[in-house]
Amino acid sequence: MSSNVTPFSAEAWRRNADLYEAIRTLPFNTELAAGALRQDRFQHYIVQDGHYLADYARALAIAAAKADDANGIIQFSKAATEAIVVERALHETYFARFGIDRQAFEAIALSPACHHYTAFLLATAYAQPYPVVLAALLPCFWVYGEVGKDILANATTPDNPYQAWIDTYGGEDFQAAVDGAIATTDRVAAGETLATREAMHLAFQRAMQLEWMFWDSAHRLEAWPV
Ligand SMILES: Cc1ncc(C[n+]2csc(CCO)c2C)c(N)n1
Repeated sequence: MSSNVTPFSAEAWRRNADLYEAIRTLPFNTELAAGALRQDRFQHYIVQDGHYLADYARALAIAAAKADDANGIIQFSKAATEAIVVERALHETYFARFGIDRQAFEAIALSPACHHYTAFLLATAYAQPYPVVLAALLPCFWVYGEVGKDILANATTPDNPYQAWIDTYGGEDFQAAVDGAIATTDRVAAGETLATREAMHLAFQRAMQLEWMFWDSAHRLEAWPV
């Protein structure tokens, strides 16, 4: 069934090539690569990312529960664990550096963009079928894999204060998780109807737009207007 159909991921990336380019060239990412990103902007990002990772882990656990085979259960429950491990590592490195303890972190509200992204992911995970859940989760892996590789290639500044972040997402371990998420999404999509594949494309695009908004919001130090 899958042999005569373009893989979902190839089609999704093609449809969103301009959006990816807009993400890759965001001031947040170019400044991060140059080691020139203002600390308050990175701090805003990393605190929001701590909140994001906790909810993303929940969405992954729901994907694990909805998986159509045992490999999927293992793949997404492992990824849920990994998201929490990364969240805790952030606390030990960057939060410690910025003097933010767990209580202070918990007291900082989700920004509008972070709230929008996590609410979208959780609503999709709870309410939508497995293929659409996978499509909503995929940009988180894939965009970070691509941006991570791009930043690693351009991060030539010695003593970049954000090197630990760059190494996490630019590394080969992370790329293996990206490849696995793409492979499962493509396998599942190949057995679906055109209508479901279009629902997957909508979810994929929305998540990708929210990735752009997440970085942009950190650069603007976004807060609630009221
Ligand atoms: C806004 C935002 N989007 C994506 C990631 C990357 N990411 C977070 S959890 C996970 C999978 C398991 O570790 C991946 C790839 C991030 N950190 N923050």
